[in-house]
Amino acid sequence: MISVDQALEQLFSLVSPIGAETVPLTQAVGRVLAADAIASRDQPPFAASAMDGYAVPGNEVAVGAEFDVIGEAAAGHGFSRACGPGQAIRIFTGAPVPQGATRVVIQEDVDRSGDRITLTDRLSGGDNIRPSGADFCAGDKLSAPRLLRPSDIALLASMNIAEVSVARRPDVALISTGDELVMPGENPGPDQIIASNTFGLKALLDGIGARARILPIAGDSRPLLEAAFDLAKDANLIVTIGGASVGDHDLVGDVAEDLGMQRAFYKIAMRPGKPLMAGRMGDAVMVGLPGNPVSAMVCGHVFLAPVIRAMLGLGLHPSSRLSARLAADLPENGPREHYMRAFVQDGEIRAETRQDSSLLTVLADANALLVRPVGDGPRSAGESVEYLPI
Ligand SMILES: Nc1nc2c(c(=O)[nH]1)N[C@H]1C(S)=C(S)[C@@H](COP(=O)(O)OP(=O)(O)OC[C@H]3O[C@@H](n4cnc5c(N)ncnc54)[C@H](O)[C@@H]3O)O[C@H]1N2
Ligand code: MOO
Repeated sequence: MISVDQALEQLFSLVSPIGAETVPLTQAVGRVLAADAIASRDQPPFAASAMDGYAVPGNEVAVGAEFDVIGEAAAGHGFSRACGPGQAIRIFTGAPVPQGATRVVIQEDVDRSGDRITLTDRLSGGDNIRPSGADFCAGDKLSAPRLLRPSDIALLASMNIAEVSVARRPDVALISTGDELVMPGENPGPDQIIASNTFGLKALLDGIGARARILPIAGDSRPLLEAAFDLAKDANLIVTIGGASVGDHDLVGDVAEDLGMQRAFYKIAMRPGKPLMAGRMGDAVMVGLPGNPVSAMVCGHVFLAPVIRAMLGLGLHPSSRLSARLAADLPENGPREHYMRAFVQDGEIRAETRQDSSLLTVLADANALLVRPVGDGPRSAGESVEYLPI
């Protein structure tokens, strides 16, 4: 059995780039920028007023100073002439500051009578002018790769960029295997249960930028599995669920290999998730997940999410971990890296009492996978441990 780290490294070595596409800005949030976005203009493109008030020559500002108001500058409508000595321009936030004016006195600091203003003794400081290019200049860039957040979208729009090049969304084919499974909403027979793993994994992978397809359930027979693999053949990542263990009906590995899958590994020192397999199938990465629902989801967080991020060009990194203090003692760990379902709150983490890998209610209650390294000794309450937020 190989370690979790070795398995992840081997998975990364199977990943190839999946290319880019151009999308309108309105569809770019959550996507990964694939090429640098470069500003073609300065923002603001002119020195702009930061306040509503009066633009004046700054060297004349003093308590009691008087100015003649000779015109107005509003956002979108500048004042075309210059501001001379003893003159003021009525100005509003966002308007270009006229030539000759070097300070905006806010209107609260001014007494106005007709077209004449007097600066009061409330005079506040600052020139209230945003210099041209204060936010960004032509040639400044947002560098790829970058997962685009709402604030990035606002910045790109401000840069006058209407469409961006983003990494294609990895096409993921999700195949549930097993005669016992029916789809949610169907009527299960007496020996049947509902396929849940494909739904949880689709939610997980779509949420980080993939486009996951739930294929029809493949029963436990070669022809049905072959048909499912055929539907999956254009995918970037093919994920099977179940049929990975040693039982007589666990056919996934054999069928995949007969169809050309070059196996990279099978079985890892991990709990849950031991019977994980992976390899290359044509141009796709193939991952065979164990069927137990919690095992499938844990493997989704630990392996599939980093593979998707790698395909998106976000680098080859394990899912990030945080630390918290143990709320209660834990016994020593065995020979497999254990991802315990746990709940973290206010910097303290508590492992759930029941850790069976079939219990989705426990997983739903958890917000963390507490990571126990291989052979980790007993741990006491208060010690720091690592976890994956989920
Ligand atoms: N003799 C041994 N038996 C088992 C071993 C072992 O080492 N020796 N490993 C156990 C471990 S650990 C796991 S995990 C499971 C993995 O088995 P499979 O990957 O072959 O999965 P299945 O047997 O097909 O299913 C296991 C369990 O999960 C349910 N299942 C499967 N697919 C789905 C789905 N899409 N949605 C919801 N539930 C699903 C299935 O009905 C089973 O109850 O093997 C142990 N056995
Ligand atoms: O590895 Mo199994 O995934 O322990 O439940």
